[in-house]
Amino acid sequence: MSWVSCSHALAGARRRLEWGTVFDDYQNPTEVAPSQTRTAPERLPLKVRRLDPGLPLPVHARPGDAGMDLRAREDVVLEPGQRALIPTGVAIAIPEGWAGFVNPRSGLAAKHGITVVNAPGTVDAGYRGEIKVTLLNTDPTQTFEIARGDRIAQLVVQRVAMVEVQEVEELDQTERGDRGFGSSGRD
Ligand SMILES: O=c1ccn([C@H]2C[C@H](O)[C@@H](COP(=O)(O)OP(=O)(O)OP(=O)(O)O)O2)c(=O)[nH]1
Repeated sequence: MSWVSCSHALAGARRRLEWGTVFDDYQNPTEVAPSQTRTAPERLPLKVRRLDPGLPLPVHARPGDAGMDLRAREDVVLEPGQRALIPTGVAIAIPEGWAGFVNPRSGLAAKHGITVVNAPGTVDAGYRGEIKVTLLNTDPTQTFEIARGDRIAQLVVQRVAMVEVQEVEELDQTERGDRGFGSSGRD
């Protein structure tokens, strides 16, 4: 290798180190700015049982999406202010140390006022029943119709700590202390 090609190779290697590398679709390397540097995401195998084979599996629609869409197993009509417990046709086995969180979809919320009453609904690692979504129509006038197969919410799977509670007489001092509930003002 000549000195010129050697110095080019070194410069390229240094640039790659400085700029970091991400993987589009986890396969094609793409250079990005340092502020965007990240490593490939942790992969978590998740066993899913389809209780309704006519509905697709919940999957991340695009690389980088946090949630997997949950679909309605039944047609439902939500009158203004009405809520319903909607079956999704899937049961899952989340590994211990993780949990699923049923979150609203922002498009349904912004356009139609549709939210999840208990957002985020918590799906425990030990739960093997059908995942259900408690959807609420917050719109004061518009009825919202859900058809079987519609995407109604999204499931985000996250790590959770198994906490060991230790009772104490005093807690350590912090800058915030017991101030909360708007104590820092509005702006
Ligand atoms: O939006 C949700 C929330 C919960 N669940 C399922 C999974 C979860 O593991 C189980 C119990 O949920 P949670 O602990 O929130 O219910 P609870 O009202 O405290 O009932 P339980 O006494 O059964 O724990 O119900 C859903 O399918 N969707």
